[in-house]
Amino acid sequence: MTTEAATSVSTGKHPLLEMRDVGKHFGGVTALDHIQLTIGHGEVVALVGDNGAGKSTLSKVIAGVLQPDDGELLVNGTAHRITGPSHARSLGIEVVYQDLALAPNLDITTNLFLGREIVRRGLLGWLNGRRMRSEAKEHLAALDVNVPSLSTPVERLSGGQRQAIAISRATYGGHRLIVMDEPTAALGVRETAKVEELIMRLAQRGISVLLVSHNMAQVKRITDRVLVLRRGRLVAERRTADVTAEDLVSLITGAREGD
Ligand SMILES: Nc1ncnc2c1ncn2[C@@H]1O[C@H](COP(=O)(O)OP(=O)(O)OP(=O)(O)O)[C@@H](O)[C@H]1O
Repeated sequence: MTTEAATSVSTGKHPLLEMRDVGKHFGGVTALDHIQLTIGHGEVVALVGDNGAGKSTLSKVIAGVLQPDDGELLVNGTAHRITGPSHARSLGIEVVYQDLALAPNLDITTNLFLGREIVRRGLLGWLNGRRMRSEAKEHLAALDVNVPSLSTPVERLSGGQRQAIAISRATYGGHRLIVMDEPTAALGVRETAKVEELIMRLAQRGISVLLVSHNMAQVKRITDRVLVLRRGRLVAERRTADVTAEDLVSLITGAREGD
């Protein structure tokens, strides 16, 4: 098995992620059926489908949470059997879940570095607070994320700011693909707009995003391409510019094909 560092420079020759004939079954249920897809570098790709279509299963296979029963997954042109989330992370793939997985009572810096704290050289176990704060500041500034003081506990931030911290955390360390599961589901209109702007900035920096969304207006606003899942099958793939929100709803429900 080949492993590449998350920070490895891609030649851009291959898509960032490719799935070939991926299948996943739960007992008698086929959750994913011969899925073929690619995600390019810096591309924002929407994954849409009705409840139970297979979106979460597909996201979990990419994130290493579930292992596919059939098919192949390639990262930068190399086939990998992703054995778990930390393996996915080492390949540059990170997930932002709806429930954010932040520690509410801890401050912004601590949350950004949770589980990958910078330790002072020579002092085993002593955290380098100053360096973490300066790196946190730099990272948030690079992504244009505005927060009050870095020492603010995350629970005192708005939902949108918290989501921005969760996304910034996911991109820290050179991750190249961020899978986002309904990242704005719990947010108001203005906060949603901010998170959408952040997603577009990630793409401008060459980071790819797979966005699971039920919000077709959002899909239209910020994605480059749309993948439509229906009952575990990838039934359509469109450039976002070529479809209306209504077209997408028809593709999701199968209204156009009469099934
Ligand atoms: N752990 C599991 N055990 C058994 N069946 C499962 C499991 N996870 C998913 N499934 C089934 O696989 C299919 C796809 O489910 P999945 O959760 O991926 O759909 P989804 O598109 O994410 O739906 P939603 O929008 O409701 O979250 C469904 O039929 C579901 O019942």
